Amino acid sequence: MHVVELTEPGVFEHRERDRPDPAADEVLVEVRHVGICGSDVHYYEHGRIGDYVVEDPLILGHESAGEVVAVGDEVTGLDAGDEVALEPGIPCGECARCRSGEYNLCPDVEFMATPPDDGAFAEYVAWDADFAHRLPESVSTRAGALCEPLSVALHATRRAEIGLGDAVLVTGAGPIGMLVSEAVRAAGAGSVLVSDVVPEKLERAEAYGATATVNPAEESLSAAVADFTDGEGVDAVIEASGAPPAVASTVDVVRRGGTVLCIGLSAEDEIPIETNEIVDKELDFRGSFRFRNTYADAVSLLERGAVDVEKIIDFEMPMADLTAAFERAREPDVVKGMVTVRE
Ligand SMILES: NC(=O)c1ccc[n+]([C@@H]2O[C@H](COP(=O)([O-])OP(=O)(O)OC[C@H]3O[C@@H](n4cnc5c(N)ncnc54)[C@H](O)[C@@H]3O)[C@@H](O)[C@H]2O)c1
Ligand SMILES: C[C@@H](O)[C@H](N)C(=O)O
Repeated sequence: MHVVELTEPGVFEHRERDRPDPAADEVLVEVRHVGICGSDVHYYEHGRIGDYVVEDPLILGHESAGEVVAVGDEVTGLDAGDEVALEPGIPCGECARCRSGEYNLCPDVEFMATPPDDGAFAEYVAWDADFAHRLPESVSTRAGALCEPLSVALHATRRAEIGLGDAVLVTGAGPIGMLVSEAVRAAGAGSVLVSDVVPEKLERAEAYGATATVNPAEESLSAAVADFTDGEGVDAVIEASGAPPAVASTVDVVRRGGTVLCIGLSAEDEIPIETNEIVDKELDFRGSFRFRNTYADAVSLLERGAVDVEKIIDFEMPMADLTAAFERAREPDVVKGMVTVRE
């Protein structure tokens, strides 16, 4: 089968590998669509993310969906011809976190496109059937691939305990922030203020249903939030930029008794935060890592039209042009690039 390997920073090589045979509990999936994530671009540019270093040729891509073409002997509930979204992390199933149900926190998870585990820029992937989620006819494999970033957004929305009518600030209008805005509205948020420092992203956020937007490089975030909430502060801030000034400002702009939920990962190891504000305002200050038990709900939201993920896609290119696709994905106003492995 045809695959694309990252062999060194900035270099993709198109190669042939043996088509995998599905194990008894696996399905063999002919890949259709793979979204390009910021972490894929980071590996492409730098060959590493923190301690995860690309030492051997690595297949990138972890936002994927395709068609089942074969099933292992023990697989029930999926058949050849079914279209599926692939949940990219396979946890060990044995550790304390897995047994508690918090399988996204499994220290031994094998996550697609995270060295040394290959991803989905390949004609075929053999994948644990429990992590292959069937797509109904009305949900395309293009949208199915985006169940992955949507899952990040759904998990964060749950962790933030967004309630009916809540006023929410989402910092960062990249794909994650855009999908968080969708997810919190689906959860019943009353109003969503989105911040970003790139004007084109704010225009997209507005078109995408943000109640209001603010560019903190041009105006005061605190003043904008005060305006937005009659001086009260937002019920929740969902931080989806990883930008130190945005992270630091979260505790200022949330209301007393509110929630700060951090998704963004920063290039900085340390970001100064006024911790007295966390105490004095009695804040819930939380992180959100990947996702658990979100795919079925992501698929259901897509099927019901409660969220729309395809509108964040800026361009679609074939896997044959993967280098060009990644170069385009690096442009600052691009939100999401989609790669077609097979139509
Ligand atoms: N916790 C998780 O499981 C998880 C999963 C996926 C992504 N992430 C992280 O979440 C963040 C968002 O992911 P993404 O793919 O949307 O990234 P992205 O880089 O595409 O988007 C980040 C956005 O933040 C904006 N930004 C920069 N400075 C800002 C500021 N001061 N205020 C407001 N916005 C600002 C950027 O212009 C950009 O539009 C990244 O840090 C990523 O590493 C975390
Ligand atoms: C969750 C996923 O999208 C993220 N890029 C990660 O590797 O953790």
